[in-house]
Amino acid sequence: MDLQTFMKDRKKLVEDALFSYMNAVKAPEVLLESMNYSLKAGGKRLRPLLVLATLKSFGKSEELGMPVACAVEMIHTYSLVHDDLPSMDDDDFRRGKPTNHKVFGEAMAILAGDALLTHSFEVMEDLLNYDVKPIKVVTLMKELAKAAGPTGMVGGQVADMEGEGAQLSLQDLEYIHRNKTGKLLGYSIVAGAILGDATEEQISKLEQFADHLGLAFQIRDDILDIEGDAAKIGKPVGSDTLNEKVTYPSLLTMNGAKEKLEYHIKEAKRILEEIPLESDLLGQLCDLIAKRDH
Ligand SMILES: CC(C)=CCC/C(C)=C/COP(=O)(O)OP(=O)(O)O
Ligand SMILES: C=C(C)CCOP(=O)(O)OP(=O)(O)O
Repeated sequence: MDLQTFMKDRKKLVEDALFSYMNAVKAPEVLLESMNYSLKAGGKRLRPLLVLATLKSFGKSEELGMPVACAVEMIHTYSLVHDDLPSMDDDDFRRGKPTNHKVFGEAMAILAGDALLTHSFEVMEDLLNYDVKPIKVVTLMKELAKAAGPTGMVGGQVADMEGEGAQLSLQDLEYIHRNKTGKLLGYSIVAGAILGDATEEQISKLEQFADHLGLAFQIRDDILDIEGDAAKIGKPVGSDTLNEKVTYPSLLTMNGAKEKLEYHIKEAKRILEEIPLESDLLGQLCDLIAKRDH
């Protein structure tokens, strides 16, 4: 199947599902407005698409992946709302729009982020309505908590903050990116595989695949922060330099960063070839990530 068609169709399905989960929430109006503002601001919906593409690669109905796809996008959106706060990156634009705290104020942005995070676990419970066994639902929830929490994204964000202005090694930088960005991307793939009844061996290979994909995604992000077009990426370029962040180009030079990106994409595709899959969507996603302009 062609990736462009897949992404266009599924993006709409994911957004419909996301908004239908949100429409069912009874909460103070301003909180819902703030949560919806960031959820509806757009974004590539890459993590949900990874869940669905992996399920399809195992020949399973993608509908089954919708609760996980939406939960992951809610957690990703919360992380961006908090990442933009004055106490963190202090950014004014995200997804081409003023950041959440610029519109709703800092306190509401913090609470909207908290609400998106906690609500995501309630959304996961919907898996039971797709006849997923309770033990599998618990495993998927536990893995999500691990990927998003102190041993994953939050831990990576702390290492990122502590590394600002410091002299980091490539190993330090990889730790940050594996956790801050890689773990949630990896979870999206592994969750799709778990729902697709993948074997332990296939899951372990997909974890290695996701590791390379996550690092490649972040290297491209660092490159776009220098070479990207602000209108396309929906946020100003040069913020890493402004925040004195160590990046792949700053450590390895721009050419070195591009070589590293190529290496991780090549490795990801090599590992993918070792798993018999029913579609080439994940392989096509590698190419898309390597060349993305937003
Ligand atoms: C617990 C929290 C708040 C986690 C934030 C995770 C995350 C991936 C932030 C964006 O990273 P970035 O700052 O490298 O990207 P961008 O340039 O898009 O802000
Ligand atoms: C992890 C990073 C680098 C933050 C942005 O993630 P995305 O590039 O997936 O952001 P959206 O498309 O969801 O806005």
